[in-house]
Amino acid sequence: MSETSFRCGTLAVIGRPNVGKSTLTNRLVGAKVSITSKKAQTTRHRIHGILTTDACQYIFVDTPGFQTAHRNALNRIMNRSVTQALADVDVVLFVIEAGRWGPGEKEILRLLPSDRKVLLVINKIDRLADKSRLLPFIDSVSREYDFAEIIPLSAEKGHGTAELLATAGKYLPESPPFFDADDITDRSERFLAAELLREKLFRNLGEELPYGLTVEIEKFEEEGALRRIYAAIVVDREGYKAIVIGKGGERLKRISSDARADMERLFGGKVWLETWVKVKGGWADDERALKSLGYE
Ligand SMILES: Nc1nc2c(ncn2[C@@H]2O[C@H](COP(=O)(O)OP(=O)(O)OP(=O)(O)O)[C@@H](O)[C@H]2O)c(=O)[nH]1
Repeated sequence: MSETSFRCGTLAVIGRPNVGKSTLTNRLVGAKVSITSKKAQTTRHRIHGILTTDACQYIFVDTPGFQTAHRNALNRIMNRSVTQALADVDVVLFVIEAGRWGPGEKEILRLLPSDRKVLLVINKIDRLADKSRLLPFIDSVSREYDFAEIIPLSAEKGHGTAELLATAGKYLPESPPFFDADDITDRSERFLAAELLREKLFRNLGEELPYGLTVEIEKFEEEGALRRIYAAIVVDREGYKAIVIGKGGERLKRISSDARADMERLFGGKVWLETWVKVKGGWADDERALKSLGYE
């Protein structure tokens, strides 16, 4: 085959919670497909963000944050899905923060399949007060594992991300594209609507709702360019219901209207969004309930 053959393949984005995996995926794909938040642990699903250039189609798998601190059913499922995601991708992008290499990173090294190319992405280089520390840091992490490449960048500022794409593309197999060039994600709008609403909830509720909250889209109807979305916000304690709703319903109203604005931008049309709060006890500890909510 000639050097100009098209390449297409999958890339898993892994790393400790909060290192910037979602920010990076969004930056690379150029659209908001994966939610971000200052709170750790907001990504619970595998999400494929897809980028198609003249030479390559990159299919990104944004895995959940690797969790070691809380060992409930939800985290067992999340760690399992990290391992599953790694088993069937072409390239692993292991994201760390500039200047930080700790036990969490070492633990992730143990998950890495030995037959996969692993590119180490050093994110948040904009945060390094002393830039001269970068080279010694690269040198020290390069001794931790046989990384195919080490790429320093800032996902938030967009510095170095073009270089990452060019480098990662070289490791994808020669193949025609799997998806239409216009696809930004293979997730349904229904799923994306739930993600956008969940992001607003996380942002507005702060520390009050650690894991006991999720979103179920009960109905998703399309009438021409209008989408009617009926979303239940599921909490695991009665007490949380009032917190989500807020005084006089103000908080839920603000959350819903922010989520609706994002949905309209992403879907490119009017959205009518109805939200309400439902109590389902102990769901984070019940694998069966999790499966019924779409986590596998
Ligand atoms: N300064 C700086 N902040 C960044 C950069 N990339 C991400 N962040 C911030 O880091 C925080 C976490 O980013 P996320 O993208 O949500 O991290 P994540 O790894 O997907 O987190 P989980 O979903 O919890 O696994 C957010 O506040 C981002 O704005 C960067 O390049 N520079």
